[in-house]
Amino acid sequence: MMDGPLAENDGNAIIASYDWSALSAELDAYGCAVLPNLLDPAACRDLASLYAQEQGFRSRVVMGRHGFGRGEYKYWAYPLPAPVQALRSGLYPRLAVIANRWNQRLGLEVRYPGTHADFLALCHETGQGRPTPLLLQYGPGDYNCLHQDLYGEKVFPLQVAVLLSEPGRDFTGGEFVITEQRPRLQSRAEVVPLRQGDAVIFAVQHRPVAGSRGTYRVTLRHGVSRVRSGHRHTLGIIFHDAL
Ligand SMILES: O=C(O)CCC(=O)C(=O)O
Ligand SMILES: [Fe+2]
Repeated sequence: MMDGPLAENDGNAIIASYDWSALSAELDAYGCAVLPNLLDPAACRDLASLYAQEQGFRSRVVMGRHGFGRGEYKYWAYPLPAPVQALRSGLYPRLAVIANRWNQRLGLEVRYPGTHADFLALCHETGQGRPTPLLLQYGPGDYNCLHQDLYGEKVFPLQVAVLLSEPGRDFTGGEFVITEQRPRLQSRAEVVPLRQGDAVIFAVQHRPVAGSRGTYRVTLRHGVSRVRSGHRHTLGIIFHDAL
């Protein structure tokens, strides 16, 4: 459907060009990390423009109808657009290394396979067969309540969101926000500054934190603050499929 700048191989080269040990350290320390310029402006525009099409999506969600916030999103159908498929399968192996290390630190037995195809096969075996990558669209006054993207018992613990619009030009407000709830302590918020094409990697639900008495687990949620003006589009890449 789209063979633009991010065909499968180019995607892998871009992904390989990041300093993954620095990104891993950042994810360990903060639960989120930014990949600057993952998509170029043309790829961002192409993907955002797909929102207006009927074709290629399996469902549309109007957030206000469910108490999720205000704004809307659409889940892609399989086969995913080429750039989305390339990012999902290309980012997964890097993130699986981190996810496995986190599970080891948390004393969890689950380990994630090295390829996304193998992980999806496990999802599909448990009935989680519907694609979860999504395109979100916000207008003035829209926002996304703090949430976790869980779609069944199979959960891949990291996910990615790519900002497709340019802050200050296409929209104002609409900051990406993460909160971290520590056991018996007050929550910590993190606002992630993103430019068009930047991606944020973040923990879906939990992550390990080193404390004075060993490793403990914090609970994360993410959302988007109110868009003050203009329009904002995001590509969401979730690695587990949905029931
Ligand atoms: O629009 C955003 O930046 C956040 C979207 C989101 O909730 C997600 O990608 O899971
Ligand atoms: Fe989300």
